[in-house]
Parts: sequence; C-alpha cells; structure tokens
Amino acid sequence: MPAPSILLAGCGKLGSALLGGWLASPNPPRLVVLDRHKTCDNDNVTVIRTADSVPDDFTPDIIVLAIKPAVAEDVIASLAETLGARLDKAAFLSVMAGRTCASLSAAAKKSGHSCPTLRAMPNTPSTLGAGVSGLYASPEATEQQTQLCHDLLSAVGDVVEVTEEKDLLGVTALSGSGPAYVFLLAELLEKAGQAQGLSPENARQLARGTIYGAGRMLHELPDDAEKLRKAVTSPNGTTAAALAELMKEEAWPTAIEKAINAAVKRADELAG
Ligand SMILES: NC(=O)C1=CN([C@@H]2O[C@H](COP(=O)(O)OP(=O)(O)OC[C@H]3O[C@@H](n4cnc5c(N)ncnc54)[C@H](OP(=O)(O)O)[C@@H]3O)[C@@H](O)[C@H]2O)C=CC1
Ligand SMILES: O=C(O)[C@@H]1CCC=N1
Repeated sequence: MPAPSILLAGCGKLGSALLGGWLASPNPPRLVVLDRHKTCDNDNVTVIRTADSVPDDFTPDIIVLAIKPAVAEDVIASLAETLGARLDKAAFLSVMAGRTCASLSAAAKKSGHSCPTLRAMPNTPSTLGAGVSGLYASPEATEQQTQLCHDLLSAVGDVVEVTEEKDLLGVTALSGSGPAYVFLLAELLEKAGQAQGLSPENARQLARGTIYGAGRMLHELPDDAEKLRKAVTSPNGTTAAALAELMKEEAWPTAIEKAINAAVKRADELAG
C-alpha cells in the first residue's frame, strides 16, 4: 500500500511532536506541513507558509488540524479554497482541545465541501514515540479513515479509542495536559531536594531519574500502581511518613480532582 498523504496544519509544540514521531516511524507518510515558521529538511516533507501553496498534485487523505481553535475556521476556509474538490476526499483529524466534530464539519460545509471529522487528543511524549492519544471518530468517518488516523497516532504511541465525543474532555484533562503535571512534579521534587542541601545538578538527576524509573515500572510491569506504591512503603518508614502528608484528603486527592475538573471545564469552554 502507498504511504498516506497527510496535510499537517500547524506545526508548533504538538504538531512538531507528531511530525517528529511520524518521521522516525518505519513507514513515514507523505507530508505537507502548513506553518508560518517551521523548517524541515526531509524528503518526505514539503513545508508551506500559506494554504494557497498546497502543491497541485497533493491530495490529502487526512488533514491534521494542530492549530489553535481560534484560527480553525479561517484555516479550513483557506484550505477549502485551495484544495477545491480534493477536500471532499479527505477527513479532518483535529487534535485541538475543544472544537466539536460538528463545528469543524460545518466550517467545511460553509465552503461547499463535505469532510468528515475525527478528533484525537495526543500528548507531547509523542515526539519520542511514547505518547498516548484518545481518538474519536464521528459517524461520518469511514472505517478506512478511522484506521488511517489510528495508524498515524499508533506511530507515535498508544491509542485509546472512545465511542462518545464527550469522553475527549476527560482524555484532554488526564493525558493531553497530563505531561505538564508530571513535569511540575519534577520541578517540585528538584526544588525540595535543593532545599535539603543537594546540589542543583544532583537534585535534577535524582528527580528526573525517579520519574523515569517509576514511569518505566508502570509501563513495563503488570502490577497496579497501588501495588507498586505499597512495595516502596516500608511499615513506619520514610515513604509512609511522606505519603501520610500527600494522601491527606485535602492534599493530593483533592488537588488532583480539582485540577482535572478545572481542565475539563476549560476544554468544554474551548469547545464553544
Ligand atoms: N501542546 C500540547 O501538549 C497539546 C496541544 N494540543 C492542541 O494542539 C493545538 C496546538 O497547540 P500547540 O501546538 O501547543 O500550539 P502552538 O501555538 O505551539 O502551535 C500552533 C501552530 O500553528 C501555527 N498557526 C497558527 N495559525 C496558522 C495559520 N493560519 N496558518 C498556518 N499556521 C498557523 C502557529 O504559528 P504562529 O505561531 O505563527 O501563530 C503555530 O506554529 C491546540 O489546539 C491544542 O489544544 C493537544 C494536545 C496536547
Ligand atoms: O493546554 C492545552 O489547552 C492543550 C490541550 C492539552 C495540552 N495542551
């Protein structure tokens, strides 16, 4: 089968993560990247600055929307103008937090085109092939389009398919934003280590190494997180003392719940 043709609209933080993962995969797609700044020296990639520069011989199978929601309608209208009937052969894969399938398909319809929409919520570890994405396909998407989007996301990590679009709110709050929570934990551990007199270099190495090792255990061992936690916790030892603080109802249990609720609320607002 020939490699699929993918138009990546927006190559900022997330778009670059996806692009990096695709280019490192064994069978990279043919890619046109629409971005005002991105440069990329790769035979599989053509970078264009404006939608009217899409090559005439390029008919995208999937148009990945990795732009900010505020510009989505404008970008879709410009692509529709340039692609014309070629747009009807494509599906959108939106990775934007918020923006429903219906609103994106409506934007294409406004330009006189019909284009099914799928939505995914990847995360930035995709750049290392270690991402995890939620994927939702609207009923208009064909099986082939859904499989293609699944394959694109699989090239950069794991994929969790959801059958209800509203489930993407929880996916966004948990795994889309999730790497930031872990990076914050790394920052805080590093600071706390320094406060205990460790050098900045040592505190950084210890904090990062701990998160990396714990992450690998979660990924590679079959055990529940709870069992892994308990295996570190000697009775009446140091971990028990620390966890007694973190697990107080008003500490991590409440903070995490509040954080996830806030992210879900914001994702809902962005959906419009
Ligand atoms: N960052 C993350 O971890 C995740 C982000 N997302 C979603 O991905 C989307 C992008 O986020 P993120 O990558 O962080 O944002 P960025 O701002 O880093 O990237 C957006 C990119 O799109 C470009 N762009 C904007 N307008 C146009 C246009 N009209 N034509 C061409 N290029 C344009 C921007 O260029 P310019 O700078 O010139 O505006 C920028 O390079 C968001 O909708 C977000 O919800 C989803 C999951 C995770
Ligand atoms: O912060 C955001 O809105 C995006 C969506 C998930 C991660 N970054």
